[in-house]
Amino acid sequence: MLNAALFGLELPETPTGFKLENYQVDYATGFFPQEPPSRLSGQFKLWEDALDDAEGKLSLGEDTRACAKAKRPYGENWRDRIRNMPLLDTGDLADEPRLWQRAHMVLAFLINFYIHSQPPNGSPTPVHVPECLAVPIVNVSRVLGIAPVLTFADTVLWNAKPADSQLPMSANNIALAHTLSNTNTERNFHITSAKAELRGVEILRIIEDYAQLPDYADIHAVSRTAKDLRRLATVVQDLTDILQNMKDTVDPHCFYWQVRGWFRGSDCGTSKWIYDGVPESDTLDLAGPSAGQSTVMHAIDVFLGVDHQLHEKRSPAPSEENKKADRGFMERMRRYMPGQHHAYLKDLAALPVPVRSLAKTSPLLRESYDLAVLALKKFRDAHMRIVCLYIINMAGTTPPGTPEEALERQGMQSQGRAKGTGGSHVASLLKAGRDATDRTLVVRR
Ligand code: HEM
Repeated sequence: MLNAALFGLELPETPTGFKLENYQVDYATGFFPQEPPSRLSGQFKLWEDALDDAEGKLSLGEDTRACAKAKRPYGENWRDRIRNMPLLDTGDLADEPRLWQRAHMVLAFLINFYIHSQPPNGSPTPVHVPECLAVPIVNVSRVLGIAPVLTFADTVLWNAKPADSQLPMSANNIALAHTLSNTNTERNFHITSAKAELRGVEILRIIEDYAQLPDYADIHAVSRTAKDLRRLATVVQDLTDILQNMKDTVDPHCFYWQVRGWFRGSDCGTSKWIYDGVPESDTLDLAGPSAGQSTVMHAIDVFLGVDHQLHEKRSPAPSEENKKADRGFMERMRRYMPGQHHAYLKDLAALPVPVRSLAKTSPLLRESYDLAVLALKKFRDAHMRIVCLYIINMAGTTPPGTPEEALERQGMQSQGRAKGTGGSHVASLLKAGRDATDRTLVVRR
């Protein structure tokens, strides 16, 4: 028997409460609901109808191709219809989490359709989200504990469903209910995230098993943890493969010019968003969706003890660029997760014996722990290459359409839509995350 003294650690009691089911997390589907949220009915069908009338029929406002411009009059009518919709009382939604999730998703899609189908007018004046969308999404978001804007939960967790409804959702059986751009590139982009999310469920189970260990320092527990850390490394390697394989189905040029514009939040364009009818709407969290909001990805970081905020003294010391990067990004992204999932991360961070502390003192764990950290660092290296391919490189390409159409679009791009569309901000953020992961290793090579 090993005991705490061998580790040089004071080991507190193991918690009993850290179970996935306490956080609305399913053992098979993870952060996906067991069943996809069902369509809203009654008076809320109005929102569903508006969504049906938007998909595939509206064009991205900044798209200057003739085929996109031909859709603009329809877009004007659609937005006019939205402005004239009644303000519905979300208190009338039945007390059923799936309906609230569906309401959030439908409203968030409507908001992005409403904002981004408007041709940019080149002025930095704020854009207004009508009260009939703004007020209900804020109310629904308060119940769900999530930001009142399109999030990873809307585009992936509540949007994915089994392609064959007779079979459970799996890597080979995923379809999407909704897209903004109506392109296969967008579908496959979200399906890639959904596949990673599903593969990540095994990691959630590994973490739960660790949290449930009756005695972290017992020899059997240590050898089990070592084995599980190796398993975790393999799953993270699979996530990297899923990420890299997206090159086969997600077209970079289409992604950059036809898809990404639909996702922008209030932090990216030239104009801030105002939520009409919502007091102090400038204090709301209104960034665009990102896989940086995936609770699975955060769970890996928290479990392994990656220090994104540079709170701890680790080697090698952070570079000047690391220090200047947005250290609060990952923490902020948690506000874009459903409240229960956010709570899961908070409790995970409070486990009495972080696996990194054990690995530092136990030669039995060190190698397998570092293997898991290295796998995560490789994931972040691969992710940086993906971002280079899909954003940084594409920023220098010619927009789609005839030379005249492309020129018109390029003119718009140069009017200051650059933040979040590539360049140094994103690169230094991702590099800082990769370097923080590297600093998590317990043995410096
Ligand atoms: C075309 C594919 C992708 C692009 C262009 C892309 C782009 C980005 C960008 C620009 C960020 C920086 C912050 C932000 O703006 O949200 C980010 C963050 C992040 N992305 Fe992606 N992403 C892609 C696919 C994925 C996939 C499939 C995953 C997960 C399997 C993923 C996981 C993450 C994570 C975890 C972060 C937070 C930062 C970090 O942990 O390093 N991304 N992504």
